Amino acid sequence: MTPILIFDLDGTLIDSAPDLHAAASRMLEAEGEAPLPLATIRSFIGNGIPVLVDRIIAATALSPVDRNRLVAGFLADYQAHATDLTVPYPDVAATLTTLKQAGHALAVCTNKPAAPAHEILTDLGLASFFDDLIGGDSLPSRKPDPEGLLILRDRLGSGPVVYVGDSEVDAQTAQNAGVPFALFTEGYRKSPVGEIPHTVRFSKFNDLPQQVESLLAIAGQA
Ligand SMILES: O=C(O)COP(=O)(O)O
Ligand SMILES: [Mg+2]
Repeated sequence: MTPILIFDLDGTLIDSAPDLHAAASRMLEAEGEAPLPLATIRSFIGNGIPVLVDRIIAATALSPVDRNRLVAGFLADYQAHATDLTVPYPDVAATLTTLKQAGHALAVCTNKPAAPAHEILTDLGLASFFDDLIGGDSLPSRKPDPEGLLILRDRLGSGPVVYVGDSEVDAQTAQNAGVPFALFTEGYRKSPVGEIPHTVRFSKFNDLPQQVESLLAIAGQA
C-alpha cells in the first residue's frame, strides 16, 4: 500500500505569519486600533482564522459583537494578499520532490480555510506535489479532531500514514488519529520541544526523507 505523508501548512510548509500579521494590522488600523506585534500574531496561529480573529479581539478593544463581520473581512483581505510575504521554509520543494519520487502520496491537513490554502500552494509552486487537501472549513470538525487525517487516509488508499506538523494542535491530532508524528521544530509551537509529544523531530527539511522510512515502519505496525 502506498505510504501517505500528510503535512500541516502554516508554520510547517510555509512561513505565513508575516501575511497573517499584515492582514491583522490592516484590520486593526481600519478599526482604529494599534497593531499587535508579529510574535503575538504568530502565537495566535494554528486553530484557524476565526479563532485567530477571536484571539485578536480578546487582545484588543475590538468588540466580540463585531466578530462575524471581522472574520469575513479578515478572510477576504487575507485571501487577496496571502502570498505577498509568505514563502516556503528552506528546502521544502526539494524535499517534497524526493518524497514524491520515493512513491509516497502527499497531502495537506490544515486549519487554514481550503480556498486560501489551495491558492497559496499554487502561487508558491507547491500545489502539484499534493494529491489532496483538507482545510479548516472542509469538514464540520477541524484539528485536533482526527477526522481530517482519517479521511485523507481513506481517500488515498488506506496506506500507513505519517503526520508532519509544527504545533501542539498537530501533535494532538496525530495522537487522536493514532499515527506517528514528525515535529518541525522551527514553526509556530508555543511549548518547548520536549513538552510536545512526537515520534521524531527535525529542524531542516533536508533531514525529513531519512526519517520518513522509520516512521512508515512504525505506521505500518499501528
Ligand atoms: O491557524 C490556521 O489558520 C492554520 O494553521 P495550520 O496550517 O498550522 O493548521
Ligand atoms: Mg501549523
